[in-house]
Parts: sequence; C-alpha cells; structure tokens
Amino acid sequence: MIQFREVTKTFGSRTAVNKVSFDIDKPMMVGIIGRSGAGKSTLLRMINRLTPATSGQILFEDRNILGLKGGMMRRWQRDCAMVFQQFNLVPRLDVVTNVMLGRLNGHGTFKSLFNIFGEDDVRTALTALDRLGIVQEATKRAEELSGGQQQRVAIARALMQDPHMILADEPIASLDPMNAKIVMDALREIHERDNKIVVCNLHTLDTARNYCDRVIGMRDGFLVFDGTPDELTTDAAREIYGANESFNEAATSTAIDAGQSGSQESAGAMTPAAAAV
Ligand SMILES: Nc1ncnc2c1ncn2[C@@H]1O[C@H](COP(=O)(O)OP(=O)(O)OP(=O)(O)O)[C@@H](O)[C@H]1O
Repeated sequence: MIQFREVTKTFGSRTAVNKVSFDIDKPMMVGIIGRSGAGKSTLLRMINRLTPATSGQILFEDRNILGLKGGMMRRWQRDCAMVFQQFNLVPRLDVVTNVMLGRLNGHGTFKSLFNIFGEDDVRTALTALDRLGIVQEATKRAEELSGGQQQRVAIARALMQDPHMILADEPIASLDPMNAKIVMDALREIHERDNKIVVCNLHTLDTARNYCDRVIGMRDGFLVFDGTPDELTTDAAREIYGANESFNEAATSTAIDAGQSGSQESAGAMTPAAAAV
C-alpha cells in the first residue's frame, strides 16, 4: 500500500531522517518510537507533505506522492489526515464546526472561504462525534473541553476527511493517563472497524506494545528496528533509545506503576488494567 524508498530529510547540515525504507502492505496500526530528535515527527510530516523530503520516494499504490502538486497534493493531504499533539482546533469555534473543518479540502474555494456547510456535513460530523463518544459536546466551544475531549474532536475532524490513513503525531503526549487510553482506544477502533492504516508517533514503549501491530524504532534519523511488539525486547529498546545496561523501560512508560519501579520520568498511568479502574 505504502512504500518508503530511502526517504531522507536534511535541515542544513542536520540529517533528521536518513535513507529510511520500509513498506506497509496492509492496513495496520504502526507505532514509531525513539528518543526526542530521532526523526519521528519529520518522517510523519513528510508522508502528508507538511515537510518536504530532501530525497527518496514515498509510493502509495505505486504513485510517488512526493511529486504531487497543486490539487493532487491537497487531495493527498486529505487522504492522510493528521492528528497533532496539541489538537490544532479553533478554540472559539464550536465543536461541530471544528469537525466540519475537516471537509474544507473537499469543498470549492467559495464554500471554504465562507465556511458554509450543508446539512449532510453536519450529519456526518455529528456521527463522527457520536462515534468518539462526545456528541453531547457538539455545541460547546472547543476551548471549553478537556484535552482528551479536544483530541477526540481532532480525531472526529480527521474522520470527516474520510482518509486512507491517519497519521497521529504524539497524540497522547499532552494527555493524562485515562484520556490517553481513551484516545488510543479510539485510534485502534478506527483501524479495526474501518480497516485503515494508522501510524502513530509514541513516546512510550508500553503504549506501542499495547496498541500497535508493528513497531518501528528510529534513532538519529535511522530506522533501527522494525518488528512486532513481541520482538520489541528490552535489548531492542536499548538499541532504539541508545541506552546502556542501566536502561530502565519505566523511563519510557506511561504505566501507573512505572514510577514504582524506579523512574522519576514516568508520566503517569496507562496500562489497560489501571485505566479500567
Ligand atoms: N524545521 C526544522 N528546522 C531545523 N531542524 C529541524 C526542524 N524540524 C526538525 N528538525 C531537527 O530534525 C531532527 C529530528 O526532529 P523530529 O522533530 O523529527 O524528531 P522527533 O523524534 O519527532 O522528536 P520529538 O519526539 O522531540 O518530537 C532534530 O534534530 C530536530 O532538531
């Protein structure tokens, strides 16, 4: 479905992504992990052309999407919806309008400029919000919602684009553990029910293990791991994070009990058991 061929991005003398090649040949949930600065965001942003690649190819159904221009590029950007850490909603607009903004690329310029949505758009937006369990918030301003609710609105907006795939750039990094679980469950559900590719940058090993079918590890711009959650052993994690023998997985964990195993960097809770309480 999508093939990466020696994809490279340089910023001046810094190579953020270095000749990365891999294929995603069927709908799956892929987690990209690695320490800060490893190149995860840059890789994701190159897929939907927010960041231009320096060299290489990204083929979707045998077409190099890095060469698309104008309307074809906008169409591609609609096909791979992004979800961001900071939600990127319009705070003063109501929730349902925020969701409908996902349709803008599909409307003509006039409609886009004047923000005109039809009944059909409203109905689809409400259906998406209902699916995310927040339809009751539809008329509130986005800024009135909690972070977890806002991220669900952002996911509903992504669904409104009816994309081929969802690219989520650290979607839970700003959320408390309970909301992180709700958001990851929602992304997983979209993959399973709609059979879509979901690619998710994650800071935490346990989240990648719990939710993803496949984990890609990046280090200093290179792809250094590509395997199943089972193959992501502590040794493999050490390789990805560039840690020595004292590497402690809890330092990359969001699990509620992670702090008890010695890490001061633990972000809180997210094991399914904990979140189910
Ligand atoms: N617009 C930019 N201009 C210059 N350098 C950049 C730019 N964007 C990213 N970089 C550099 O590219 C490298 C990879 O950054 P990137 O944001 O992709 O890493 P990351 O793994 O997503 O990190 P984090 O987890 O902190 O978001 C870093 O060295 C970063 O400083």
